[in-house]
Amino acid sequence: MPTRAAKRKKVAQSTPAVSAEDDKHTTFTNWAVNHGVEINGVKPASIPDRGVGLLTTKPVKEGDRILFIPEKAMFKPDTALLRRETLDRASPQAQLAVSAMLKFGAKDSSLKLWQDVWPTGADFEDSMPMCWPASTQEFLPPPVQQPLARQLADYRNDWSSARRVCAQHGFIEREFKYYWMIVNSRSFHWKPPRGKGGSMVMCPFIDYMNHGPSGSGCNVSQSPKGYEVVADRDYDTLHNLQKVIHHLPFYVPVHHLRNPDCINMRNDQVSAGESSLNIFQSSLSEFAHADTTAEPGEEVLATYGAHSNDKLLVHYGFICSSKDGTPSPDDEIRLDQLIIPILGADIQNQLQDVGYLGGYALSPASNEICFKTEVAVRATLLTSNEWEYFIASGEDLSVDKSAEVKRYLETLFAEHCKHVKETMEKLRGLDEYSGSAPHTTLLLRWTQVLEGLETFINT
Ligand SMILES: C[S@@+](CC[C@H](N)C(=O)[O-])C[C@H]1O[C@@H](n2cnc3c(N)ncnc32)[C@H](O)[C@@H]1O
Repeated sequence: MPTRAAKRKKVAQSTPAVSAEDDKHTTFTNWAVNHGVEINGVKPASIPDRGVGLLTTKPVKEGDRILFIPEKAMFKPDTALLRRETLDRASPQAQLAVSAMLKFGAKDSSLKLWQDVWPTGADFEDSMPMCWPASTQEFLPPPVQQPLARQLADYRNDWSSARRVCAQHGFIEREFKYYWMIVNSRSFHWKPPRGKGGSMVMCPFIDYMNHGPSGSGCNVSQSPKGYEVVADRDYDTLHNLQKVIHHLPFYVPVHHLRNPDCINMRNDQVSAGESSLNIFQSSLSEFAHADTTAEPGEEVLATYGAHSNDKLLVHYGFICSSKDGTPSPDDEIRLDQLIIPILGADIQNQLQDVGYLGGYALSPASNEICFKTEVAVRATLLTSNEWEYFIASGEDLSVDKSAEVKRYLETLFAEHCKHVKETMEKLRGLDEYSGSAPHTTLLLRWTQVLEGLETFINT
């Protein structure tokens, strides 16, 4: 019987099977390069729970240009067609969606190989709350309901602008909606260097990049000739892993890194240094999930904006979560629905007058409430003089009221935690509950809300 090592060698020597999935990404990559896209040290790969993303294929240094997309490779709204179809006054999103639908959706479209690497309609049905049935949408936390209603209103407007041209060209609403969501999640703003106004465009290859919270993304910017992505830091997985290994109470030779068995073996032996081991294992599992034909790589991310998870969920259909549960620095738990109803009409008017009615939030990363919340709660606790002094200076007039404000909110949050737990129980008890993607996302978001509130109460 061949030894394990021999088996491994044999596997390594055989030609790696190229899946249809790899194939379409290779075809699209070649197309992009032929259209002037410059790709330096990254390639598309499946990333668990994120669809496809970009992984490094070699060490990349901070400041290296990873991608460059020339203007000529971008997909732009078809202005002639839009004028002809009297759609030139429709929203920029509707204009780009109609242009994309007619071009990408044409029977023998030359852009089919780009569309082949996009998510499918079924992916959107799972991830985008705007596609969920009303009975599932009901379980969205209240702060998500408002932006969702706005998004649905925008979509309905765009559909009413586009329906005539869709019918003329033989497209149905489901198809328009697909391209509308593609544009929603994969477009950029392009301002021609000497031209008139800008427009929404799609940029091949950059649209592979997944989102990371503030401070974790590459620098994506417009240059006169196109869009470029520049590395925000050094990406050198082996080097980074070696740094971690040096902090471990044992040593794993680097040539064993790709062999998950060696980690299991070491895991049994090691009782100390657990957190280093966890970091090491999660890095290793990233290797294991990455395209096995690629060199081990790190994912390069872009920051779509300093968005809370509520906003990311409505707009992009995902929420940020880390393996160890550390909250995203951009996330916030909106408190309007808890605080506004308990303020009397007078206090609401006073807050309105000074511009502090609504927009209340708790940051789960810093475990702090925002200044607006400080002001709103003090409006119920202080005299007018004390309150106005606090608004002007950010400090309490005589005695520090921070502890009182905290106690006030703790009572409010404790009550709300009961409601959150009931909602989560209901969600788990639904007949159709099956651990489906929407249910999993909802439970994750409610869990984040609960943990944020409980941390505030308990610290
Ligand atoms: C510009 S595309 C990025 C490429 C995409 N992952 C794909 O498979 O084609 C944006 C979409 O990627 C997914 N995405 C981006 N960042 C993510 C993240 N941090 N976690 C989970 N999904 C993410 C969301 O579905 C989002 O709408």
